[in-house]
Amino acid sequence: MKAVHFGPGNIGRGFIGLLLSQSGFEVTFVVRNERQLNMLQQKKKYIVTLANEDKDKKVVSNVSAISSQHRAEVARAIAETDLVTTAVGLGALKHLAESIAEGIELRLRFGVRKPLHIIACENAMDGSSQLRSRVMKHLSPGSKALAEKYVAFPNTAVDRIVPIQDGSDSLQVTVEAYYEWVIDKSAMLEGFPEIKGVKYVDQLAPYIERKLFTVNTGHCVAAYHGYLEGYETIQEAMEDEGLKRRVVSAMQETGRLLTSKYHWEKENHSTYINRMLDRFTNPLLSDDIVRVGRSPLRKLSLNDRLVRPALQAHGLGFDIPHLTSAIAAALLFDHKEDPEAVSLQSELKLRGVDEVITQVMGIPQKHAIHPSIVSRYHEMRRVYGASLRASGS
Ligand SMILES: NC(=O)c1ccc[n+]([C@@H]2O[C@H](COP(=O)([O-])OP(=O)(O)OC[C@H]3O[C@@H](n4cnc5c(N)ncnc54)[C@H](O)[C@@H]3O)[C@@H](O)[C@H]2O)c1
Ligand SMILES: O=P(O)(O)OC[C@@H](O)[C@@H](O)[C@H](O)[C@H](O)CO
Repeated sequence: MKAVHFGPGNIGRGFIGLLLSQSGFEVTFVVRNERQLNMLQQKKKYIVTLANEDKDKKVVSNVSAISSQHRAEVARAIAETDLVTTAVGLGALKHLAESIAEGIELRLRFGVRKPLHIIACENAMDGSSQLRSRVMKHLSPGSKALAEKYVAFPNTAVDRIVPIQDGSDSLQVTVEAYYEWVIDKSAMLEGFPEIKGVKYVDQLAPYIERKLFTVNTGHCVAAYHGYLEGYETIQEAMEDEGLKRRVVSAMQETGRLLTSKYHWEKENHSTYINRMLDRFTNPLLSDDIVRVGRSPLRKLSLNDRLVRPALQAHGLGFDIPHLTSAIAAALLFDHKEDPEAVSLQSELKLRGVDEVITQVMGIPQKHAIHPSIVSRYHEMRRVYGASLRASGS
């Protein structure tokens, strides 16, 4: 069994590559970073360390690597593989589409008619579907018809906290012990080789929403408030009892939405929230606030972890003061090394907060939560104004 994985970054090596290799897949990484490419090509293996008491180590061996610039080689690998996975960041999927389409074209030209599954392991409601629409645009009409039959793009939810790594070995990766990988079985073709440790479900929505609107909502609430308070890591921020309460309250607001929408037992969901909080406070990991808050434009978009649950909860008549506060805090994320934060701050200066809320979040001015966000934003600017780190806005 073969797998081609785009992006041997933290989650690519520390989660997807590891589980695929443990299931007997020969993994070929498609690599953009030259140093990582050379190291993977030389060593053909790397180590994953679990952030548990024993610091258990797993060796991922039998891996190979090709440069993302060598398009012919990438196409050949896709032509011969059973599975393609990605973990490059949602915004980078557009850069992979043409390469993947070339691989599908070549595969079909070689007469390969076995199923190919393409799974975008990004934090989004429908990462694989988004990739599918981009890939399909690059296929010829004949290949498109065949791809409908032989190529599937099941959506997925991937959960494992993998912080930015330090140390001299750029392949070694330390990950939390916890993980959950769920794939939408209803979008899969027959004969898919099973990945050990993956949960296959008929309906992904409850799983992906539970993950995105609990783990990722809570995580970014900690990051955006933590950033304003001057903390460097999520672990540090979560030691601040007042901040932790804001995180828990935001997770309770999304929890009220989820339990009502999916008719879950409230107690089970509270247990889930508490388990997630333990992950954020894991003393064996150190996770940078600016990693968790990265790409605020994506995180503030209509279908992501803040705005989507806020709108849905509001639609059901629930109060969402902590979600609106977190959205306002996200608007103040001005980390100058984050291109989206820089662009967000310049949009705010140029167009003003009303226009940004309308354009970036898709929340029109007449919507009831729009003025709540605006007033929380102005209030927070007054409170944190002097300490805002980069924009001086
Ligand atoms: N780190 C986590 O805790 C975590 C957990 C679950 C999901 N995710 C998701 O996984 C994805 C990756 O996150 P990460 O934390 O591993 O980030 P990362 O920056 O460590 O890894 C991204 C990798 O993608 C590579 N890349 C980018 N564009 C590429 C291209 N065009 N071709 C080939 N490679 C390319 C980068 O070089 C890098 O190696 C994101 O969508 C993230 O939301 C991350
Ligand atoms: O990767 P992002 O930018 O979508 O979100 C940052 C973190 O919340 C995220 O990477 C989590 O660590 C991860 O989703 C846990 O499974």
